[in-house]
Amino acid sequence: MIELQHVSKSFNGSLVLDDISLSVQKGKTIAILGSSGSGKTTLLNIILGLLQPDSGKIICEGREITQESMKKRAFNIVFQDYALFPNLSVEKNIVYGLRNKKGLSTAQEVADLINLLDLSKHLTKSIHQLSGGQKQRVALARTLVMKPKILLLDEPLSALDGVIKENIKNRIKEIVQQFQLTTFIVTHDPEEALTMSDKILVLDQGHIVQFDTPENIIHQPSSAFVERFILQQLLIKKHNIFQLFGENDAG
Ligand SMILES: Nc1ncnc2c1ncn2[C@@H]1O[C@H](COP(=O)(O)OP(=O)(O)OP(=O)(O)O)[C@@H](O)[C@H]1O
Repeated sequence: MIELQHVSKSFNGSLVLDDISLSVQKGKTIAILGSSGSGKTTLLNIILGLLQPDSGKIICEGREITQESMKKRAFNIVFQDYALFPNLSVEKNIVYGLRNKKGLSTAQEVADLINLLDLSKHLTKSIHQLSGGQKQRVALARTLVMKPKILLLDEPLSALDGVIKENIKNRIKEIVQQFQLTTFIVTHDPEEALTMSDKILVLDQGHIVQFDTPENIIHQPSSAFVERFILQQLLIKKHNIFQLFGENDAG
């Protein structure tokens, strides 16, 4: 279990995260949802250990880790731009983190991951020869070979659309389940949050406005903000699709 207790963070005197407290059970997926500038990436970076909170504590499996370095925490992040090494092949990118940690994942485990993410036929390619979705899968494979205790994903699907997006969504869900990974996914897309997570943390200007299951967020939004931010975006999407087919979406 990972727990945040009263975590706050300011930049240049302005409060970006205000008294964030939450706890997450092992193996659960949490979507961090909010509009641009609401503090999502800052929260992710604090969990990762890339940023220190000004106040508050982070507890992981009963131990306080607030001051612990990013390396010691051994959580792992897939950045929005994937941060792959352009001069290395797909295969070398995937095993890069293992060079100083031999035995962390066996050759068989690496091969299984490559299969699971359907990357076998791309192993010798260089990064610039890949599509967005393929890069995303390489970034995921590279992260997962390190067997992170916690998986952090920053807008993992933002560069993808249509069928590829659904495909990657399903793969992420499959892997998270198979490895029982505690996962935080940053997104500003309500649909992504609702379909990928066990619980959604809705942030507005650094405050938690609701931390609840997708079902409760839909049926019992805690405030007008949640209703506006989530339900209206979904209704607009639905309306646009119905209009496209010349149908009435009333009811
Ligand atoms: N290193 C920094 N120095 C100063 N201000 C920062 C820094 N990082 C973030 N901020 C500010 O903190 C606020 C929250 O930023 P953050 O990146 O966490 O938001 P976000 O919800 O992830 O936004 P987006 O969806 O646009 O990525 C913003 O107002 C941003 O300008």
